[in-house]
Amino acid sequence: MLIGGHAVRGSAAMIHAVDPATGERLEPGFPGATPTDVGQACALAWAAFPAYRETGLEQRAAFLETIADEIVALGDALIERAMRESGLPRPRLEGERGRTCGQLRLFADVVRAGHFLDARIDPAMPDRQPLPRVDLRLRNIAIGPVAVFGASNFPLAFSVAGGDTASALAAGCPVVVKAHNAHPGTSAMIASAVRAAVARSGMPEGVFSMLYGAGNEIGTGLVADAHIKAVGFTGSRSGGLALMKVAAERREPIPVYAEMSSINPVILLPGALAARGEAIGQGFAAALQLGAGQFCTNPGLVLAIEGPDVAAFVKGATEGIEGASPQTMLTPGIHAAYEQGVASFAGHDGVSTVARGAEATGRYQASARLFATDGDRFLRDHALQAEIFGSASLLVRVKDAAALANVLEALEGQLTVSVHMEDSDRETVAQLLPTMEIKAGRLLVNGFGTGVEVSHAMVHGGPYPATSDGRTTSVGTLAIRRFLRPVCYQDMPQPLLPDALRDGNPLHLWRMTDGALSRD
Ligand SMILES: NC(=O)C1=CN([C@@H]2O[C@H](COP(=O)(O)OP(=O)(O)OC[C@H]3O[C@@H](n4cnc5c(N)ncnc54)[C@H](OP(=O)(O)O)[C@@H]3O)[C@@H](O)[C@H]2O)C=CC1
Ligand SMILES: O=C(O)CCC(=O)C(=O)O
Repeated sequence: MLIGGHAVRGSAAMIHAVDPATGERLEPGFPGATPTDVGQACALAWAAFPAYRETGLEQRAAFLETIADEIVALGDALIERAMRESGLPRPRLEGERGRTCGQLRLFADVVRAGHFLDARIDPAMPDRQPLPRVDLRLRNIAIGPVAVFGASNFPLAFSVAGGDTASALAAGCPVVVKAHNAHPGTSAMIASAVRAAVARSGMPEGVFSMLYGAGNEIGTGLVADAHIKAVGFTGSRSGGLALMKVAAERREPIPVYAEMSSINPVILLPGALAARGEAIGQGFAAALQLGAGQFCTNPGLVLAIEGPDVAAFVKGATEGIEGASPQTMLTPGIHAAYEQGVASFAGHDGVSTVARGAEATGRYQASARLFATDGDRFLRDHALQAEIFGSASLLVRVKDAAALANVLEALEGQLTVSVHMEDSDRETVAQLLPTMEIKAGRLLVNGFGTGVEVSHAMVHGGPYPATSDGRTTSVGTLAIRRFLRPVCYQDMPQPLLPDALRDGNPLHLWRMTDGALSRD
């Protein structure tokens, strides 16, 4: 583990990764943290907070870039270990390393630009009638130390130095990570890279810690610790809800940004089905099986208006599913949950199995499934909205556009909604669009939600249960907002103001002065 600048051997139960391709228990084991370790890491984070949140923009940006450099310097050993711990193939993990470093560097640019400070100045108007106006200046400050839960399905990009950590550090928040038990060795390597970057950049040691813990005690203790001021989480709905409860019951409740479950509806409209139904089916099958379906953006629900061309979609999807090999899932637990989910759909009255991938041969391998039902049945049974984490999807045939709108209306919150359309479908899309906006954080045309771009306009969020707070995103530069809070300075003398708000604009920021943006 890493507690501040110190590599520490835990003294609680040992955690071993399992190679899901072979079932082999991987050495070394990583002993878990005790509640005392949690307290120490959080206290160090709190001690680092005053200095870290006021680091210069250039210094903080360089720190984020140094973390990326140190991760690259880990070399191939990182990829080898992550492959063994996750069962994910090399190209996927090399891509994920690129994304992890890319998002650290993107947040460095965000820090340098300084827009996240949202500096605003309403100058005093002493002669205003009937009352004078005071001088008001606003900037965002960091919220405080953040607890980050590494996700199992992205051992690099959503884990120890993933998007939550990058955005929290960019905001000026120290981070304490609860490593995911599925990839403790990968986590140790990344933590060592962050530790080296902390030392090289001269940051306070408590700016970053990482703890192991099996069972719920360490995660719960971390969220309950009074020094922690926000939480970033990607995982199951039950895990996210449990942590939200802990956070809400604290003496000082704190925000939990949990990304939990989404089935990402894909709407197939008649014009698109007539023009290219089979190709859409093929594209769908590829998206469904990407990464063994272990993406929260996986297309778990397909809504199609009944008609002769739905068969073309089914043909393309079936070929794509039946022609694919089974894939190894991330952990024995995730594999078991998938098998249980598909068994429950397969045995469900009124649900048929349309396509099934080749039989699995490996212990933790899974084969894809496409199930089908009708709109009335789907509306009657809420259980059919449950996420099956993996390559399983449910095709819901509805009789017309009105029935389609009813099904959409009945859905829970989502990360994405995709619509496949031609010009002839435009009227239907216009009618569905307001509901799509209410239901999801990202609306796609003629695409699938997998493969999230890390950029300025990305929203990887959505109403509950997609996330615990649909006002924000966990991917893209807007993610920094989760860890900021505005402070207004009224009639504060110039020497006491932060540089971001001083007259003369010493940081050369874009600032809003009396409602107008300028760098004056
Ligand atoms: N929508 C999505 O993006 C994802 C969904 N999932 C879903 O989650 C299932 C399990 O996968 P997994 O990744 O392990 O996700 P979990 O939600 O089970 O675990 C994620 C992290 O949260 C911790 N945690 C979970 N529950 C609690 C709790 N009650 N109190 C304190 N800490 C808790 C875990 O620690 P510990 O293990 O030590 O308890 C782990 O570190 C999958 O089968 C899938 O259904 C998974 C990944 C992504
Ligand atoms: O597809 C992506 O890039 C992100 C998906 C994600 O956030 C997840 O699966 O947890």
